[in-house]
Amino acid sequence: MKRIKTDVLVIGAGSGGLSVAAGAVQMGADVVMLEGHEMGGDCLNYGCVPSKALLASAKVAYGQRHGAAFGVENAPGAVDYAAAKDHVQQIIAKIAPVDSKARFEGLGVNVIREYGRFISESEVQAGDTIITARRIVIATGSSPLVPPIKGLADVPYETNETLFDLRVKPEHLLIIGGGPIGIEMAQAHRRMGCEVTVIEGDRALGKDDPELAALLLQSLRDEGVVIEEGATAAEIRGKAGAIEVEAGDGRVFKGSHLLVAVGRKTNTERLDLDKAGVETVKGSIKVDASLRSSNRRVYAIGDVTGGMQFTHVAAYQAGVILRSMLFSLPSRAKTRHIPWATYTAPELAQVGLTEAQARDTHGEKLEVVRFAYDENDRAIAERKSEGLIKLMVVKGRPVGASIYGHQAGELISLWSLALANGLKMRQIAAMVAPYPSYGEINKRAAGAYFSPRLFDSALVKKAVRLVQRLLP
Ligand SMILES: Cc1cc2nc3c(=O)[nH]c(=O)nc-3n(C[C@H](O)[C@H](O)[C@H](O)COP(=O)(O)OP(=O)(O)OC[C@H]3O[C@@H](n4cnc5c(N)ncnc54)[C@H](O)[C@@H]3O)c2cc1C
Ligand SMILES: NC(=O)c1ccc[n+]([C@@H]2O[C@H](COP(=O)([O-])OP(=O)(O)OC[C@H]3O[C@@H](n4cnc5c(N)ncnc54)[C@H](O)[C@@H]3O)[C@@H](O)[C@H]2O)c1
Repeated sequence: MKRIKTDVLVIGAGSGGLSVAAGAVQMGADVVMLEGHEMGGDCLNYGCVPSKALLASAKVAYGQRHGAAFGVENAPGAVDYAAAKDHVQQIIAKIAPVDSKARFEGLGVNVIREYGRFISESEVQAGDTIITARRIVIATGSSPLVPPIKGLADVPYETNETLFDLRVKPEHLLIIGGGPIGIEMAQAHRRMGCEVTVIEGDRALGKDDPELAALLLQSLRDEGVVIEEGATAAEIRGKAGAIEVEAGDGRVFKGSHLLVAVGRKTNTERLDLDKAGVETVKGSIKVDASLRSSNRRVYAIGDVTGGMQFTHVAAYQAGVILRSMLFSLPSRAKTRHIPWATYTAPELAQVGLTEAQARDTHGEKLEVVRFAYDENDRAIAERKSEGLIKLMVVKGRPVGASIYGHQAGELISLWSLALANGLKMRQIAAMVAPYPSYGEINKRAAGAYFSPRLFDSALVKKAVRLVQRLLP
């Protein structure tokens, strides 16, 4: 058995682990990083990157079929599904070097391609190596949850770990789960020429603002995606090419393929957490505000903590723990400025409180400002004028933003900045956005907060009249 001593041991080379390792080593720490499977984790190999690449293929196919309004002849937009999957793999391969063992070794990280498991409070075994570390970071991510639905184990099904390898186009894709995975993959497959039925037990996109989620769901239904809500999958029957999903209320959905997208389970089972005294809550590693576990040497970040499960959250949390691990400075993770987006067309994005949450928290003090995309000239010019931004404002400061429309995932960043820094609406309104840009939507929405104060105020009108009379 080999023995290594290090300052920082990172378990898992996905979005969170890679960010910690890169930051720690470049600031002078000795770093060992373990990865039992693919460098880059879920995001690169089975998550964000392949899903956005497939959506890009779908967008191109859709664009070909809908050129006429722009004066470009409609084309069949015929899709070679296997070639689209080649495109997905090419995109993964293009990004992979950034997350690779070679790059991290180049930075000075000792990368060991083995699964790690605790053997004591400060030691982890990975293959034939025992690593003793001052600080240990668990960044082992999550895997698709496959619930014990009757019959599921006896039929072929896809998860996000297999879908991007499927090369034969599904004739009719059944998707259990109307969360972001289900909805993004529903639009991608519909636009690539598949029949698609989403079977959602509750409300699809249930974490988003219901008004804006409903607009997106209607738009997907208009494209031909069948979305059945309040339909909990209770039994599954059939064989390859002919699958049936029966909902608890007796509704039966038939298709050729099945995607299970009903949430995640954390990757903790290989870690032997009990040997390290690291506690879990409902399977997720229990952490305090500084992302420390019940063992003070051990931090946990990313999906394995069971909070907001996004790549940018894992990366943000990496920054939070670097401050405390390397400099022993106090550092707390916050969530109120963390945005998310669903990358359908149009997109749906959220940061801070939704309208309902803001009303619960702030009651009568809440003002909701709305601005529609159809007043934005760029959106009109590009026929992308379906969309709406809602701002939740309390005493002149935004507490949340919800956006549905083209580039909502880009526009939301400004509101994350505002929430992160406690900016006032006045400061946002002071920004100038170039004309004609989608960015003007943010500026106009901020302006809409002031319009009634300026244009409907008797006091303002009186003041203007007075000043005008006094002017030479
Ligand atoms: C289909 C899909 C689409 C998504 N799209 C988006 C998106 O558009 N935007 C977004 O922000 N997020 C998206 N996500 C979520 C995002 O992928 C995750 O939030 C992110 O990858 C979490 O990072 P992580 O570091 O916690 O885990 P991961 O990136 O999963 O990395 C964990 C790593 O740890 C390794 N590991 C596990 N156990 C051990 C062990 N014992 N020893 C050593 N190594 C171990 C695993 O092999 C893995 O490589 C998507 C997810 C899916 C499934
Ligand atoms: N664009 C993005 O940022 C993006 C994209 C995809 C995934 N993700 C991340 O991955 C995570 C997992 O995504 P997800 O969509 O799998 O999970 P999710 O938890 O967000 O949604 C799962 C959905 O499945 C439903 N469901 C559960 N059991 C069911 C059953 N038996 N029958 C019918 N419906 C059932 C739930 O009601 C829920 O709406 C997300 O929470 C998100 O953090 C992010």
